Amino acid sequence: MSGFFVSFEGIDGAGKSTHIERLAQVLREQGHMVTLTREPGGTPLAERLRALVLAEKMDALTEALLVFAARRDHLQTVIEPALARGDAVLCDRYTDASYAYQGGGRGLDVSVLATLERWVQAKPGAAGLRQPDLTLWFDLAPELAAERLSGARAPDKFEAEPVAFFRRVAEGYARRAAEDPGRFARLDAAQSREAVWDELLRVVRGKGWLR
Ligand SMILES: Nc1ncnc2c1ncn2[C@@H]1O[C@H](COP(=O)(O)OP(=O)(O)O)[C@@H](O)[C@H]1O
Ligand SMILES: Cc1cn([C@H]2C[C@H](O)[C@@H](COP(=O)(O)OP(=O)(O)O)O2)c(=O)[nH]c1=O
Repeated sequence: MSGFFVSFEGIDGAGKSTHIERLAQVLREQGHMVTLTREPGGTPLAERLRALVLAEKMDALTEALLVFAARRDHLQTVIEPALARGDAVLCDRYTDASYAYQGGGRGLDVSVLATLERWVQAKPGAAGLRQPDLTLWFDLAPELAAERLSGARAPDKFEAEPVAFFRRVAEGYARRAAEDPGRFARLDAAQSREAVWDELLRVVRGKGWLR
């Protein structure tokens, strides 16, 4: 069974973490080996870079260079080997988040992100870039997301941004989805948890990865 790569995307509070664990469990119950990971992070080095990105004030290009450095280590040491083994790789955020947060949120020139994407995601020993086979986009209005996070723990650097920032982030996701409709599946994240889950299952079953 060849591996497949699913990324979970959406603004903070959209519901990614709520569903990624549950999908991992269902896939394992149906006999898949699952690698569940996240970005920035997923390796000791990438997690150290994550801590810097989430805590330190820095300019957009610095942020982009750090998240892509984390991604390179993550791809080389976790994602590519897992796919080669035939695992189902579930990743909480990937490169679309760079376009949404550094591109949309921070206003970084998208051509810089495209260059980093080409350098970092070149497949080892094969043509083309490593992209998810499916991106589940939890689409939620920033105002609703802010409500969900209002009682949460102390916000990290991004969660402390104003709603206007998350509007730009959401627009960044919408642009990426419009550019690659074959890879994106938009989930209406404003629904109840169960309704979002049902929509997610329909998409994953539609790919033939779940009974
Ligand atoms: N469909 C939903 N309706 C209402 N609240 C939700 C829903 N999905 C998740 N939540 C809650 O919203 C908060 C953010 O969810 P989470 O899965 O952590 O989002 P993310 O990982 O996208 O930041 C959590 O408190 C979670 O319990
Ligand atoms: C992967 C990635 C994440 N981010 C940001 C988005 C998030 O606010 C933050 C990661 O935090 P997040 O995924 O929300 O983790 P948690 O649920 O523990 O808060 O990093 C970027 O700015 N660029 C990226 O390329």
